[in-house]
Amino acid sequence: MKGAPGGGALEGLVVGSYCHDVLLRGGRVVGETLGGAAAFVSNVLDAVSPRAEEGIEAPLVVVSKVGHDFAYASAPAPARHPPLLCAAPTTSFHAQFSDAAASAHAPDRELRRVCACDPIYPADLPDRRFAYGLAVGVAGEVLPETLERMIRLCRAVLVDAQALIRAFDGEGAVRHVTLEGTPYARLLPRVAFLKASSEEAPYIGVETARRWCCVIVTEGRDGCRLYWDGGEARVAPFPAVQVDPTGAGDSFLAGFAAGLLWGLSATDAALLGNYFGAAAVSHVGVPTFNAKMLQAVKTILEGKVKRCNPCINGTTFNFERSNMHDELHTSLQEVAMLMSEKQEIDPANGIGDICST
Ligand SMILES: Nc1ncnc2c1ncn2[C@@H]1O[C@H](COP(=O)(O)OP(=O)(O)OP(=O)(O)O)[C@@H](O)[C@H]1O
Ligand SMILES: O[C@H]1[C@H](O)[C@@H](O)[C@H](O)[C@@H](O)[C@H]1O
Repeated sequence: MKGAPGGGALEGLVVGSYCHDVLLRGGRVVGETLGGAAAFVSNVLDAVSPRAEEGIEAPLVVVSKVGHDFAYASAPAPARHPPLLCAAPTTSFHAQFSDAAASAHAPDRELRRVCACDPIYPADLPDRRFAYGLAVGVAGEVLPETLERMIRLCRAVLVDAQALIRAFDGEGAVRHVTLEGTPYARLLPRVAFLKASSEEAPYIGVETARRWCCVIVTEGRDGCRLYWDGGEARVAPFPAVQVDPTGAGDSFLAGFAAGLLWGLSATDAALLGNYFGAAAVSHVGVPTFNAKMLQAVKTILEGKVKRCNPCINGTTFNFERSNMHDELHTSLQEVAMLMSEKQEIDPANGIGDICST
C-alpha cells in the first residue's frame, strides 16, 4: 500500500467543497438541496465509522470552501464540519433530470456548474498526519498539488475520479477528460483506491490504472466491480426505491471507507459501499439516516468483523472476498429490505420522487 506513515486514532481527512444543488425536470425546479461529495461522505462516515476504543466516533476533518451565500451552514454535515469561507460564491450545480428511464449505466441527469468557489490549496489542509484521506472534489477544486499534499499527510488515500477528470464547457456543462492527460495521473501509484462510475470508467483506463491502485467501478443499481493488480470481483447491490440518484457514488465511497475502517477486506467493504449507495438514492439530497437502521448495521458489523487490525491502518490491503461475504450481504439486505418496506408504507419522511414525473 501507498502513503505516508503515521496517522493515529483512525482520523480521516475529507477534501472537497460543499455545494448548492438545484434539481430540474423539464426546465422546472423540483428541488434545491445541499450537495457536494464532502457533505454525502461525511454524513456516512460520521454515521457508521467504528467507535474508537475510548468510545468516541472516529474523528474526521473536512476541508471544504463555500461563499457567503452558502445556504446550508446549519445542516448537520456542514454544522459538524464547518467550511472555509471565501469571497467567491458557493459552487452550484444545476442537475437536469431526463424523462427517459435511465439505465444502470447511462447518465440519468445532465449536470451544469453555474458557480465555482475557490480551489482548495495545499496550505488549506491541516499540517498533521491522518490515517486516511478522501479526495472528493466536484468542480475541479482539489488541485493536483492538493492531492499530492493529501498523499503526504495520509496513510491511505481514496480518490473519486470525478475530482480528477471533470472539465466544464463554456456553458458550465460537465464533460470528462482522460485521466492520462491530466497532472493527476502521475500520482496514481501513491493512491490506494480510485472510484469511478461506469460513465467515468472509460476516461480513467481501468486496465492501466489497476496496475497502480485498486479501481472500483460503480454500476448504479447493479452494484460495483473491483479491479486490482491480479484480481477482480463483482459485489452485489442492495434493494432501493430510487427517488434521487444524487450522492450515490459519494455515499458508496464513504461506506466503502467505513468498511475498511471496520477491518473488512476491500471486496467485503464494497458491500458497505453498495449498502450506503442504495440508502442515498432512497432520499432527496443528503439523507438523514434512521437511527435504528444505523444501529442494526453496526450490530451486524460488530458481530461479524474481528476489528483487531483495521485494513486502512495496515501496510497492505486485503482485496479478496472473505468467507463471510455472502452472510454479510444477507444480513445487510435484511436491514435494507426492512427500510425500503418502511419507505413504501410511509413515504412521508420528506421524500419526493425526483426520478419520475
Ligand atoms: N437504483 C439503485 N439501487 C440500488 N443501489 C444503487 C442504485 N443506484 C446506485 N446504487 C448504489 O450506489 C452506488 C453508486 O451509484 P452510481 O454507480 O450510480 O454512482 P454515481 O454515478 O457516481 O452516482 P452519483 O453521481 O449520482 O453520486 C452503486 O454502486 C450502488 O451500490
Ligand atoms: O451534490 C452532487 C454530488 O456531490 C455528486 O457526486 C456530484 O457529481 C455533483 O456534482 C454534486 O452536485
